[in-house]
Amino acid sequence: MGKTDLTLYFIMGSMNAEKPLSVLEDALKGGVTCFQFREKGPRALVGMEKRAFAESCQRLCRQFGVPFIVNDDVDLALEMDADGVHVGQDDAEARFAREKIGADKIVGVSVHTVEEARRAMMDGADYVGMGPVYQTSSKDDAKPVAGTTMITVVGKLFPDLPIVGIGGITAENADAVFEAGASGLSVISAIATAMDPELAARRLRKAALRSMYGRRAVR
Ligand SMILES: Cc1ncc(COP(=O)(O)OP(=O)(O)O)c(N)n1
Ligand SMILES: Cc1nc(C(=O)O)sc1CCOP(=O)(O)O
Ligand SMILES: [Mg+2]
Repeated sequence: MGKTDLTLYFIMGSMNAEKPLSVLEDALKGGVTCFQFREKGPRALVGMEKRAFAESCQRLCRQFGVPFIVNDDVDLALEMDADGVHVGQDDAEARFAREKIGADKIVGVSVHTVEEARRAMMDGADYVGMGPVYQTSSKDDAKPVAGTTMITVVGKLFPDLPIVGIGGITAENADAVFEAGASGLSVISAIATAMDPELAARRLRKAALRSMYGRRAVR
């Protein structure tokens, strides 16, 4: 395994739930293995409020020993001594993020093509996020649905580069993502908008582990 367990990678900002901190705590209890702080969009917190909310999320993650990764903002990740940063193709260059944040931290990069995956690897990415696998309503500027084909292609070409699938993933459709070669799945709404986020996380984790290790190994 790499620097972090990507099996169930939860992403959330304050706009994704009515009581986001309670959702995060429940998600952590339910077994998410990694968390990304993604505070963006029209209703996103800014300034001191954003920072205070980020610190509360980080505190919870620390209590559960789960890595706290900051989306987009390399400086915020540095200031907060976050465990890592996730950058997309329109954000800071991965090479720059790696240089700035240091070798011990986690750098994740969104990729959609073989060339982007190759570049991410050369730039020192610890994992790549690939999507949207299915239709998503959590990202306004999401690309067209990609399915799992490119995950398979990138996984075969770069077997040492962990991939997380993202976009519209649920416990019901997670299997295909692992079958394609992903090491983990990344979700917002499947946990953040669930009636019972802890149960939702538990089910997703179970679905993920069953895909990875087989039905008999995980009951
Ligand atoms: C794990 C993971 N994969 C992909 C993304 C998307 O990143 P990006 O394309 O930069 O889009 P935004 O999330 O910044 O809107 C991600 N955040 N996490
Ligand atoms: C943040 C993000 N990035 C995507 C990509 O395709 O790169 S899809 C997405 C949103 C994922 O949310 P949900 O699990 O609710 O579909
Ligand atoms: Mg981004």
